[in-house]
Amino acid sequence: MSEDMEERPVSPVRATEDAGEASLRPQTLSDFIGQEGNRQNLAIFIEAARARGEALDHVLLHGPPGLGKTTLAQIVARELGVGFRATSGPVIQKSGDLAAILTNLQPRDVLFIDEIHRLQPAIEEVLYPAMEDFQLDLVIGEGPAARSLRIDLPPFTLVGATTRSGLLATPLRDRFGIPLRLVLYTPDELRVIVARGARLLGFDLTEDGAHEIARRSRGTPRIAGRLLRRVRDFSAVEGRGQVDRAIADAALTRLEVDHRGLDAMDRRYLRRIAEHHAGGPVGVETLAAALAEARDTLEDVIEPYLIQEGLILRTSRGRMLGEPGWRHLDMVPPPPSPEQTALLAPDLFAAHDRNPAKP
Ligand SMILES: Nc1ncnc2c1ncn2[C@@H]1O[C@H](COP(=O)(O)OP(=O)(O)OP(=O)(O)O)[C@@H](O)[C@H]1O
Ligand SMILES: [Mg+2]
Repeated sequence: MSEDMEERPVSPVRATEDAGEASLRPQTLSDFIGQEGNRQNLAIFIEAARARGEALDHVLLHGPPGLGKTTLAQIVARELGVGFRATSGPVIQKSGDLAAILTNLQPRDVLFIDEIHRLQPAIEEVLYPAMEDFQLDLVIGEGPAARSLRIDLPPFTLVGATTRSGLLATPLRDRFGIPLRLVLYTPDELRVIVARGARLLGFDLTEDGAHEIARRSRGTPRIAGRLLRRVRDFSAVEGRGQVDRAIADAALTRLEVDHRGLDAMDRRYLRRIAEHHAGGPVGVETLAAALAEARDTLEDVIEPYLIQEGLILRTSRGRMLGEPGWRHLDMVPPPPSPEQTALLAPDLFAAHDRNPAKP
């Protein structure tokens, strides 16, 4: 990912300036705002596991960066009243590394593996029997002298997190009894999160000030927390006491975050489709090359919010600019081509949604 991507105030990816976000992290399920269905399901499963005195079933958290995967993993351990051990896919280099972690767990502990889609295949193999039967199969020595050794593990809960569940091997994905998909937050949920953050940071933010920050946070609590801190700094420098909508707006405008939470990069992306492809469709690879960004960055970081807001549409033939996208650019769309008309026909869309495998 390029450096300026990380410096965007509206990037959902964790940046150095987010060091302070841990202090805003909700500690319990009841403090955790949003993701209502997931939260209710988790509460029930946790309660049941506690009552039986058993380890909770393995949990897979997937969704875009900054939506609370790590936060939820920690909350699960806390609510279960068990230990929390964290590692990540790329960190585990050898099967021995994983064996050392697994054999050190206490019964019912939570083992959190972040970026689980980046585990090496050989390590995944070790994980399968560990998840399924709480057993570790180790091969000791090499060649004809090699022996295999089976070790019993304490029952534990694996919580895996990934931004890309599509990249997980099916056998791995199937071993999670509780798969939870995190979705972008609504402006109302973010407003509550922002207001709570302001209280924790001890600064006076009006209701409409919180609303202004919320609707410019791209559905992402991490961005909301970051914008909140920037607004606080701005108001401190300006010597303002209470922060209202006007002050929040001035601070965010200075950061070049527009009224919808889009920044220069997003607008460049939208304008590219408008000006070079007459609104699309255009393949994501083509866009990535033109904008000098990795395809993954477009798909994980830029597009989720633009798609949710209808600014762009993901069709079988590539990205298209949606009507709100044209409006956001203050541009009038050209008359649609036959291809565009066909792609936008509602019945085709419905068929495509029901059976995404078919073009
Ligand atoms: N539901 C929520 N309520 C309040 N704050 C939240 C919520 N979810 C996340 N946050 C805040 O957003 C920050 C980022 O969340 P978190 O680190 O859990 O995201 P993540 O999904 O693990 O991101 P990544 O994919 O980058 O690892 C947290 O430190 C916390 O301050
Ligand atoms: Mg995380």
